[in-house]
Amino acid sequence: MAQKVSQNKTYIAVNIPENSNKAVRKSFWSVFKRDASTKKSKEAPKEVAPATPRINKADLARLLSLAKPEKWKLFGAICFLLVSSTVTMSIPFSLGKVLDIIYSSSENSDEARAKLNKVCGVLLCVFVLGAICNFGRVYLMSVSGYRMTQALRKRVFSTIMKQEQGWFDKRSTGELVNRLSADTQIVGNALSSNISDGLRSIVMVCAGTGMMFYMSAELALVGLAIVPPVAIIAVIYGRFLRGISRKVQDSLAGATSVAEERIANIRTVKTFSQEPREVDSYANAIKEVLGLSYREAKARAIFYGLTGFSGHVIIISVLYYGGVMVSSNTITVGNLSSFLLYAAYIGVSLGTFSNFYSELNKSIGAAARIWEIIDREPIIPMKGGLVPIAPPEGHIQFNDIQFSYPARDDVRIFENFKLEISPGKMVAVVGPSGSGKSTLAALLLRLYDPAKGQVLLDGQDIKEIDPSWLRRHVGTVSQEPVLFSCSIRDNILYGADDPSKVTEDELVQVAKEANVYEFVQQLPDGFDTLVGERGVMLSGGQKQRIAIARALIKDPKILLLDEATSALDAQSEHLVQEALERIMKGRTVLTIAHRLSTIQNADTIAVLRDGHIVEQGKYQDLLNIKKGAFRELMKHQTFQGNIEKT
Ligand SMILES: Nc1ncnc2c1ncn2[C@@H]1O[C@H](COP(=O)(O)OP(=O)(O)OP(=O)(O)O)[C@@H](O)[C@H]1O
Repeated sequence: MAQKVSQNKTYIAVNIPENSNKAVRKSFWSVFKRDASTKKSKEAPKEVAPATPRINKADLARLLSLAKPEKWKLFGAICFLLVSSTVTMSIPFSLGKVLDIIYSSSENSDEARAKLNKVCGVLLCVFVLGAICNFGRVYLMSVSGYRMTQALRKRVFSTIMKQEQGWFDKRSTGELVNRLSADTQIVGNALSSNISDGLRSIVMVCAGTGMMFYMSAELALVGLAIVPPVAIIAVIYGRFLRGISRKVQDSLAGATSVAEERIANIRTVKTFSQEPREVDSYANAIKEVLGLSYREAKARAIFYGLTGFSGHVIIISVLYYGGVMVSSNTITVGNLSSFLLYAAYIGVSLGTFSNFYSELNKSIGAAARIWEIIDREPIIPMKGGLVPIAPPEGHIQFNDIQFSYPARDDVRIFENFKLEISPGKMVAVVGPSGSGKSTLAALLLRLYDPAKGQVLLDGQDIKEIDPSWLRRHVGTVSQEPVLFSCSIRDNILYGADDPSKVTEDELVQVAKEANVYEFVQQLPDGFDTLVGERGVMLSGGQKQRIAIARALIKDPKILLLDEATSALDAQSEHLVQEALERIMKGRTVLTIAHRLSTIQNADTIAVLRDGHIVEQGKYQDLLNIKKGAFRELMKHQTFQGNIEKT
């Protein structure tokens, strides 16, 4: 074991001779620490079934658990709510008192005036207090709502990021974006503003009912007779709404996917002049949403109409029966007026409560979609496993690999596939389109796990190694590298473990090696030039060279070059190729190539057909095989023309 200093980095270098036996290798790997949170790859977890349209205690408890971090703010808001509701509920009672004072004024007007002044003065103070409390309630509830939505979004996004590639293959970006934005918003609203309004209406209904019974139990029973049937209708409506709201959100997610994909690929849409067709396909997608929304609107309208009507029924029955009671002197005019106002408040509160109830149902549907994501354990963890203390040697073996993509598990890509790449060597994989070349790169990066067999790195199954450590040591440059909409500097540093530790000199050095430095210097903002979304402001070759620099910045031991030069013109290809040749030195390289220039110097060329290696050897040796697969391939692919030259 020796200490090695390279580009300002210090490693504990553990050298294992190539011919070391298994026992030595085992002891080498045994010095690696197993992370406490080690998670081996698991069987595919069962996807959580869509939520059944029924509120159960567990759903509700889980939904409310999201409010836990905001408990003090919510507690404050509830205190304000109780005070402001008490203030509101004191109005009818006070009004009744004022009316009775006015009615009694004929006996002693001065005394009545003094009482009136006093009552109105007290009422004014109480109303000011009510206004302050309302402000506090609305402010605290809204702030908690925003914070809960934000925390939920963060949690959903971090769970999405943790999922393995196969999970994403089966989902559309639009669907995930919809869950992240719309569903979280619905849940956040339900837990704040809606709950606030709901609680307020519950308090008002309870207090109002209490006051009505206090004033006249007989009249209260008459007025509230309509409440039980309305409650039953509310429960039925709630169930219907949950079902329909899930359908609306799902079809909205579908429509978002359509828009998202078209906007992301606007260049292709424009190239084929397909804007009108895309407008139509989006219009069709939202038409479905509209159809479902109509059904939701109908149900909502019927329900609101009904609750509104029941409120009025309460008022009219109180007015009628109360009128009879006043005429028989069993209740005063003031008390009847108070009673009527309480009845009106209850009517209004029932309306607000029904709104709260429907939003709560909607949010339980939205929360169910969010739990589906949050509860999912990725099959391939983000972190965890063996963390070697030294960089890998770069010995790669694909051992009897059997593999199908999760999104199309009926199609076998590899069956008993074998390939070995010795440390520091370059293996080029060539073959017809769809033969599985890029899949090899994906398996090596452990974006997918094979169903059978192993990918070994320095003799160790990569399933046992921490995936983030593995990917740190594998640099990738693909045919169409994706850059992020930030500066060139940030795009290159994206490849670094800790961008803050990369010095300007290191950045310049990497940029020079990747043939980036020259063109960056000609840009007015240099490394700080913004590249636009997915690097749209750069040419294909420039993007590729930045991608090379991005792969190089982490000084990887293994390089994966996936058709890195096939989309470029001769000049760009030359610059990219030159950079690639420079960086390949001293590294294990797996290149998936279409061009002669990339593979001529390969130590081995493997010819892939339908997931099997049909020929393997040096360039010239393969070329000499008459009617060989490589020769055939050369004739029919991009290599054409080169064969005559060689
Ligand atoms: N994410 C995926 N989900 C399902 N099937 C996939 C996926 N990616 C690739 N495939 C299928 O796997 C097979 C091998 O694909 P792969 O990309 O490895 O081929 P390739 O040899 O690299 O092709 P090309 O030279 O055209 O890039 C193809 O039939 C392809 O349709």
